[in-house]
Amino acid sequence: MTGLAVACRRVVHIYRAEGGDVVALSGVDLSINPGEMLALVGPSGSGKSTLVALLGGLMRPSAGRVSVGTYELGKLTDAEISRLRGTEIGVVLQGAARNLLPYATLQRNVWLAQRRAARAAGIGLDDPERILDLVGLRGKAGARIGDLPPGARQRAALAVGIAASPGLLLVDEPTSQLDTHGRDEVLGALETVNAERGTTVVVVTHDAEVGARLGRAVTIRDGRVGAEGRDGQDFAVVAGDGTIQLPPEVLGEFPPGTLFTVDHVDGSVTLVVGGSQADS
Ligand SMILES: Nc1ncnc2c1ncn2[C@@H]1O[C@H](COP(=O)(O)OP(=O)(O)OP(=O)(O)O)[C@@H](O)[C@H]1O
Repeated sequence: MTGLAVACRRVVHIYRAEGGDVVALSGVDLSINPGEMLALVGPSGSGKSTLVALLGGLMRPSAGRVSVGTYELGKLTDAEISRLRGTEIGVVLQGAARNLLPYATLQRNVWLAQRRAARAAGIGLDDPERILDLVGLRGKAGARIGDLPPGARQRAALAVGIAASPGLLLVDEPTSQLDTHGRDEVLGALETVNAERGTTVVVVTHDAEVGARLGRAVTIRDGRVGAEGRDGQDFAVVAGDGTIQLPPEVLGEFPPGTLFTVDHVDGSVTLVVGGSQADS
């Protein structure tokens, strides 16, 4: 399967908790092209994992629209979402162990994920050896998961995530427990999957370097898209409600109430700081 596009429009997610409601996402607008690689970065509690859970159909948004390929996830039944996950959407949860059977071999882990997908969708599946090859685990089919070192275990979790050749691969914090070498191997595996299959890849990470390496890093801040970095350049982002999210490093230069004039010059639009703050 080739890569799937992703679109979020004004996505809100509220957790109903005992101590009161928690607004985890408060209006996320985000478009991802088929075959793109993207990192979701941002401070702890900003809403990254919640967003990925919505993209994977693990939860439904409280409001707004989430689409993957031609599917609007909010309109699907639980059974349809469950079929989609594990076939067209691969989800790799935070912590490799949560995705794997520790006493089984790597090959059996991949085979089980494939069997689930084949039952759900009746699709033809890749040779497991080919999948292990993609994540740099060629020749390790017979190894027990518990015997693999941490970096290889994380790549084993990726192998399970891509077992059914999904068009969208969602990976939560794949490098957080790894040293630099392990991190490079995991990122290399993701890049190979993306290059060879065209899979759209979304990675949640605390590590800004991971964001830089993937080329596109979307910052989630207070439950919204905060700003975006592409190929080393920072961009401000216009949200669906017309607010502009500035990169954090320049945010301090524009206190709330800062006025901009909007100038139209030679067919382009320029925002010019008005030089004074709004009177309060
Ligand atoms: N099941 C839950 N019930 C109630 N509140 C939750 C639940 N899960 C997350 N939250 C809250 O939602 C907000 C966003 O959490 P989320 O885990 O999506 O953030 P995150 O950016 O992924 O954080 P981290 O990087 O620490 O994993 C936080 O305030 C968190 O405490």
